[in-house]
Amino acid sequence: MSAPLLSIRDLGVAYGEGASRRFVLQDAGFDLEAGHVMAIVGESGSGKSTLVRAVAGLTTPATGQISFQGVRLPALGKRSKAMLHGIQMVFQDPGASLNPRHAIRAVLEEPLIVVGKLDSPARRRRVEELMDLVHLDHRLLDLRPAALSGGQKQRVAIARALAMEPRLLIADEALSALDFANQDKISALLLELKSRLNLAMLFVSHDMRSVRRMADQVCVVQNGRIIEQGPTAEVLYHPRTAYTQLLLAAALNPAAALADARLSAVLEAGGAVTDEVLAGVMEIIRADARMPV
Ligand SMILES: Nc1ncnc2c1ncn2[C@@H]1O[C@H](COP(=O)(O)OP(=O)(O)OP(=O)(O)O)[C@@H](O)[C@H]1O
Repeated sequence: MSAPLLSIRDLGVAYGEGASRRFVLQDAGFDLEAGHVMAIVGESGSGKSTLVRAVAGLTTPATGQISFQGVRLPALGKRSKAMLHGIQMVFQDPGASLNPRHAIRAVLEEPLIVVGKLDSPARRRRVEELMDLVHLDHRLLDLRPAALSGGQKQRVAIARALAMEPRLLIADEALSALDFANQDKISALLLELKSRLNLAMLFVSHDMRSVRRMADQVCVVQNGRIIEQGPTAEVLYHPRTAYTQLLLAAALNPAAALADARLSAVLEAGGAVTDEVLAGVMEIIRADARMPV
């Protein structure tokens, strides 16, 4: 069998120096096949972004290894062009990730100039192709990002990432800043691109609805460790851990959202999610279930 597109083993990331050095990700490992979507879910501060930023080379791991297309990835500065181009990222806030002074045409042309393979007319055609891929009207090319809606801006951010012809797209909360209708449209677009371009994705999300829709696999992160992973249906419908059950419950009802907030507060205060904390949180949910409606 051929090697997976992305393979992560024993990955650990630490922040801080000396006595304040702290591992925020430990022993993380999984494989992702070409054309597959892996959702990364977990509480705020659990280490989801740290994990995907390490894959993108934006954070240097303290331990472990990341292999991409069968080759072990070095630190960012030592990555080949093919490695850099092969992994692209889309962030939460499309407004902040697009240069406000540039028209959309320049935003999309910039990565093509960096790659340096195409002359000016070919770049023009490629920019239009990229707009077609994300279903945006060519007339938007002459506008600046501020003139676009949130959904349109996120489409441009996706098109810019696709300019490098990546094999892996990392979407870190890429739907979170969008309204409900746009979340659906952009997740539909990502799914279309996945099958059209055989694109693999790491999809970081708080939203179980889009996870269910988008992901082939789910990986659950708690306190910097992957505590559960498997096919989406298995993890979402037969969660093995109380933590995953809570995450799912939090997505479904407001009392659980309260419990979710309680957990976040514990984590933000530097505490650990012990069985005792979980029991307290489950009590909030049970109490809510006993309330007359
Ligand atoms: N550059 C940094 N320096 C020090 N600590 C950091 C840094 N980046 C993240 N952390 C800490 O690492 C932990 C994991 O953060 P991370 O952003 O990966 O979590 P997350 O699950 O993506 O959270 P969210 O869902 O809120 O984005 C947190 O405790 C965070 O405060």
